[in-house]
Amino acid sequence: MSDTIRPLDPTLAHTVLETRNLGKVYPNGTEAIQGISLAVRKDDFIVIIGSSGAGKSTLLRCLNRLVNPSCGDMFLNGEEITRATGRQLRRVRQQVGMIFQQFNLVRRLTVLENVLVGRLRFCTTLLSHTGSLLRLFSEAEQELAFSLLNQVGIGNLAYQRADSLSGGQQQRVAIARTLAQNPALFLADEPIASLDPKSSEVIMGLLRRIHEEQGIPVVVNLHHIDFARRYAKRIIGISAGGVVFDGPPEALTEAIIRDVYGPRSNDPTLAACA
Ligand SMILES: Nc1ncnc2c1ncn2[C@@H]1O[C@H](COP(=O)(O)OP(=O)(O)OP(=O)(O)O)[C@@H](O)[C@H]1O
Repeated sequence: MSDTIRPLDPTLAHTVLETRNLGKVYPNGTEAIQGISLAVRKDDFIVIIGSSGAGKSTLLRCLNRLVNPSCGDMFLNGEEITRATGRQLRRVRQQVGMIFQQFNLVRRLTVLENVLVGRLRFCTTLLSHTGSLLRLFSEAEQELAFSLLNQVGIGNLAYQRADSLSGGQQQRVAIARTLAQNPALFLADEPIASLDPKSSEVIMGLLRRIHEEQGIPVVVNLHHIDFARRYAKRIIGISAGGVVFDGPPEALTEAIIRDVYGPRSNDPTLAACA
């Protein structure tokens, strides 16, 4: 970090995560994001929109360091994490929880065990363990996992195998598993892209409720402008790897949508799914 770059004071600005001039160039030369400077505050529920290939996933994956940025700086609660490795990197991934389009559950485990994995998800010996996982966790941890499942409305499915659940139910398990990490920031990469409209409403409503009730900032990548408008407190529009809009849903005009999506903004599917 250069002498001139200082993180915002997180206690004053309520900034949980900050990026300065973040950029990512993949080994094949693709410049996926460039010059992204943004602050995610404690009271943010952000939806990132942009056309396919705009750089949304790359940005989100940089935020929990699943992808290593090529340039720029990142701070989590005031601590520089741009080049974190080892223990510091594991701490970043514990503090910045993430759910995905494909849920990423351990299919052969029960719902309850999947949530408990959230407590130990970076422990490789656990993932090769063959007996009942429940023995590895204290009663208090199992109670916590149950209460998280009740919170997301599927306590009754605790002992079912994860792969016997519907997509919407699996995404709820993924949310409970992420909450079990006790994250400071919750990321969701296209969490409703594989779901029907009704399940999509449930998942977006759940993320928003978790944000409101637990005070966890949330950043969601979405394709659907309609969902972005209805659930976001703040929308960030990405085009060709850069931020072209950052503001409240009310400020997202049709002209700005054209800026974000370019010629594809006339594609009716972009605003569909109501
Ligand atoms: N691992 C990779 N190696 C090389 N190029 C990549 C890699 N991942 C993404 N890209 C490229 O980086 C650019 C941004 O991709 P990214 O997946 O971040 O966009 P996106 O907005 O999330 O797209 P989508 O909505 O289709 O998921 C694209 O040109 C993509 O082809």
